[in-house]
Amino acid sequence: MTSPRIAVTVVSGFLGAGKTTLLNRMVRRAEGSRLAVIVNDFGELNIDAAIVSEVTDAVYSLQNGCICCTVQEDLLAQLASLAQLEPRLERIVIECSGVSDPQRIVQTLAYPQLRSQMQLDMVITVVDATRHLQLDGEYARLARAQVAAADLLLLNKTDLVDAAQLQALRDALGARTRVHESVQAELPDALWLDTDLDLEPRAQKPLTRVSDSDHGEMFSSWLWQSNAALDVECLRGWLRALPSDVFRVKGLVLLTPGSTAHWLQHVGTRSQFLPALDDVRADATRLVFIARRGFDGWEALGQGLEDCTVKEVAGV
Ligand SMILES: Nc1nc2c(ncn2[C@@H]2O[C@H](COP(=O)(O)OP(=O)(O)OP(=O)(O)O)[C@@H](O)[C@H]2O)c(=O)[nH]1
Repeated sequence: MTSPRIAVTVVSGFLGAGKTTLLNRMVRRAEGSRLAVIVNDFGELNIDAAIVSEVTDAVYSLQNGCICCTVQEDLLAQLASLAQLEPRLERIVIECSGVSDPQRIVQTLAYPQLRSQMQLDMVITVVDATRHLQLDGEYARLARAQVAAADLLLLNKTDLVDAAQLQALRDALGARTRVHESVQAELPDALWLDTDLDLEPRAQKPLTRVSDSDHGEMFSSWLWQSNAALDVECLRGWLRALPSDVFRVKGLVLLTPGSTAHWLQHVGTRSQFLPALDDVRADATRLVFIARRGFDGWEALGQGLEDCTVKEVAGV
């Protein structure tokens, strides 16, 4: 008897839309089932893998590139090896980096060596209700490509917009696809675990041309590291003054007093600090930045961060 094919769910969406928040929920909901997740961060560190590994061990990371461009071969190899695991996996969830076009991942799943082993269940695109309509140029085109590839759109962060803004977003997105509104990427199980959903055939979904180059080239990324702890109020002020060309900041930061480790998440004008679990390796601050192509303000940003560092006496 042949084994059933592994269901694959692809989670897509622009930088900071709420993909990792959704992934964490999925992992918790699927507890007890054979589920593995693949996460792809565009920057030099795979922050998402570290965050998701706080809730599951079955995390595989593809790093330092866009999953649909430079690391596509790695994705193929990773999927082929997951297909061999015994007992057989029931589901794989792939979280694309915020710079990826999920349609290219869908194409990867159609490769002959994978087709007999796994089957695309659905592409879920998470849309940041606060920022989707503010994107411009090639960034707006990329966000539209992510929407166009979706079987289900999750309109997330609805707690941060009013009814008129939400309606404007719905009008702009059109009504072609199933849409669900969410706060903190709350998604009913029936919408992603029920594999008998009547989905639009994939072949009818257009491939959108976003850019002639690889998506990674639309963005520049930068890593800042320090062994010193940072003063949180100084850091908050620095974040408030970030140029709008910086789309995303995330990573682990040591804060005074006591050099306690926190996850910093910054999207647009909003920042969040969450204490990291004790077993997260936290011997230094490591922050990844993603900005528009050609952004050249890194030196000034680095100086601002240096100015927030505090040399703490060990053990204090
Ligand atoms: N207010 C609010 N914040 C949210 C919501 N969903 C997610 N966030 C916050 O938005 C930030 C980014 O969320 P992530 O889940 O990391 O976003 P992401 O799409 O994985 O980000 P990248 O992988 O960097 O592209 C975090 O600080 C989340 O806590 C929401 O519905 N409302």
